[in-house]
Amino acid sequence: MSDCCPPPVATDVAPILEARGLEVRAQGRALIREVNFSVRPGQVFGLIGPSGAGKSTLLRALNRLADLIPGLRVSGDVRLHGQSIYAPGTDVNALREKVGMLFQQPVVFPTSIAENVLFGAKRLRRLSRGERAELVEFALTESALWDEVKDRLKHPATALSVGQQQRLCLARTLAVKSEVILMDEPTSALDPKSTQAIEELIRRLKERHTIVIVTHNVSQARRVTDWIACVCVRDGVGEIVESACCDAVLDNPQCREVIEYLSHA
Ligand SMILES: Nc1ncnc2c1ncn2[C@@H]1O[C@H](COP(=O)(O)OP(=O)(O)OP(=O)(O)O)[C@@H](O)[C@H]1O
Repeated sequence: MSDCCPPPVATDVAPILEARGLEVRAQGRALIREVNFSVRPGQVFGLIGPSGAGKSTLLRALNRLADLIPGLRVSGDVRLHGQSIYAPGTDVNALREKVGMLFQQPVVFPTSIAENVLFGAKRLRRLSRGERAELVEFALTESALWDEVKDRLKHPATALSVGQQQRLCLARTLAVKSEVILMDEPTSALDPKSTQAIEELIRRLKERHTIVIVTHNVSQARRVTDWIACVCVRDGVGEIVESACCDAVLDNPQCREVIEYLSHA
């Protein structure tokens, strides 16, 4: 692995999220193997690499969404604040609130804008009417959507544009105070203006949240990530072949596979 520039945050800060010897198998075949990394608080950690290399599979192992996919088996470990998320007795629903996720296509429920924001928060604890209103305003303001929707909070969320829906999904994770937000190509379905809005949010939110983002957009990786891991297929299995600060990987890649990937990206 390249180590030609210092990490963007001090290495004496304890990692918030770590993968250790992580492997995901399907029907006896390894899809990703020997994945090791540490993400420190406030970092934006980018996952890049060719299609089918295993980036989404890796992301889904970081909050146990992979458990919901029939046939996938995860081994090795993922630790949040040093605690294994695969330890027996882990409250998986609480874990998925702490480690939230945005997908390529926004997942919006067929209910109102406000109810979409409150979806996870209401499952965590009882909220008074005042607390609900406060939380909706807080989360929508944080996700830069408040001004656009404050007069129609009871309207169906499905009527929003796709870009607004993606910010609504972000508001939902912010309403449950997710510490880590996993993003799987969050702007691939968005127009340039909505993409810019999400990128601005990533830069702002990283002060209080840790973000792991899969992107195929190298310019986007340069704009928003601090640290990058490149996932490529070796001997038929996805692995992290190079990991370093963003500029080092993008400007001076060391591995043949990364050079090849970036030449076509
Ligand atoms: N449930 C599954 N069962 C079997 N194989 C799977 C399963 N999910 C993913 N795969 C395979 O695992 C490999 C990695 O897929 P994954 O979607 O993680 O790649 P990716 O790097 O995210 O691709 P892309 O950039 O195109 O989204 C692919 O070969 C895919 O077909």
